[in-house]
Amino acid sequence: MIVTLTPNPSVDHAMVIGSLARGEVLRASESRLDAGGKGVNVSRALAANGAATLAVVPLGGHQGHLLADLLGTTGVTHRPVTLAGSTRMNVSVLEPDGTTTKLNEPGPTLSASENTTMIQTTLDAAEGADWLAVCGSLPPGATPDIYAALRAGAGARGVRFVVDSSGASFAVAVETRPTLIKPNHEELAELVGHALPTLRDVRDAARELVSSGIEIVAVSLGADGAALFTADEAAHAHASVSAPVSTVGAGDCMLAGLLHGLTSGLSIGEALVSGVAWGSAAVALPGSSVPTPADVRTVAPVLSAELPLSMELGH
Ligand SMILES: Nc1ncnc2c1ncn2[C@@H]1O[C@H](COP(=O)(O)OP(=O)(O)O)[C@@H](O)[C@H]1O
Ligand SMILES: O=P(O)(O)OC[C@H]1O[C@](O)(COP(=O)(O)O)[C@@H](O)[C@@H]1O
Repeated sequence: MIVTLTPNPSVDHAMVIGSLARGEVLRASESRLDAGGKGVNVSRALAANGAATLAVVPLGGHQGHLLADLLGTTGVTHRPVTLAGSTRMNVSVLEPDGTTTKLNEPGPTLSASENTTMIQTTLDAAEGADWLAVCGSLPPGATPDIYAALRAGAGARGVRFVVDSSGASFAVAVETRPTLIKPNHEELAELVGHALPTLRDVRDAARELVSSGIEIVAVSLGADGAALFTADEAAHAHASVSAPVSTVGAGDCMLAGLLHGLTSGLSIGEALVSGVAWGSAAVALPGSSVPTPADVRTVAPVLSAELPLSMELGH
């Protein structure tokens, strides 16, 4: 069982337009709503692939009800934490060449007692789980010290702890030494404080984090695939997608596929291939859609025989 906490979930509103132009009236040719937020997406991808998951989601206001309704259609069981404030809506604008522009709201302000309830609800939900994944940004009022409480609670219950976030709160979360972290290329560069132009630089940065006490560092690299590092193993895999539609949620699907692989007893390399297959399959789908097993089967990930260390990233 993989339990997720999304401290700042969202209703994801995706719109397809011809091309983005500042200051213009832009008419969307398509529009869709999905239950969103990073942990919610991890749970949605797991549920779509028949894996056991439970999502803890703070919810409030009309958009909280809407998010609960959207979640209800996905087969994800969720535990709500009721908020006085309103759940946010994040907008993504998709252009025909696959470019995705995201506009993320800050989210509702959590009170001290809502924070405490969120932590306790999560730890109760995580009882007996294989993994607790805490994913996405923190809303105003949720201070990064929630990671230490969640990390300690997960450890006391023998539950492996995963964090995927960004910015200053990710740096604080990393200090709690999660079992696994899943930065993307840019987030890893921010964590170590310098640019990482090649896979060799990514490896060195990831190994720096592994030597600080994080068991597994998985780095998603967009179209360049993903790489995974432990103290004594390293792997890289990628898959090409001929017509990318939306990258929203791709990183979350990649993390879901990886955790599913690890929970199913796959090797590090095979679990990474599973992550890349789920992530790349998501890119070929609209909005924040998550792939089904049939979608995943359309992707052919390649596990590199040797780490292509001189590979230049982001081209
Ligand atoms: N253009 C693309 N072509 C093929 N696969 C992609 C592409 N963009 C993303 N992916 C897949 O999705 C995963 C997550 O994407 P990435 O952009 O790194 O994550 P995040 O959404 O966290 O920024 C990648 O590891 C890769 O497997
Ligand atoms: O919590 P944040 O960082 O604002 O991100 C939330 C947004 O990211 C998503 O989880 C998608 O994440 P990725 O595109 O990074 O995989 C959306 O569903 C959501 O709107």
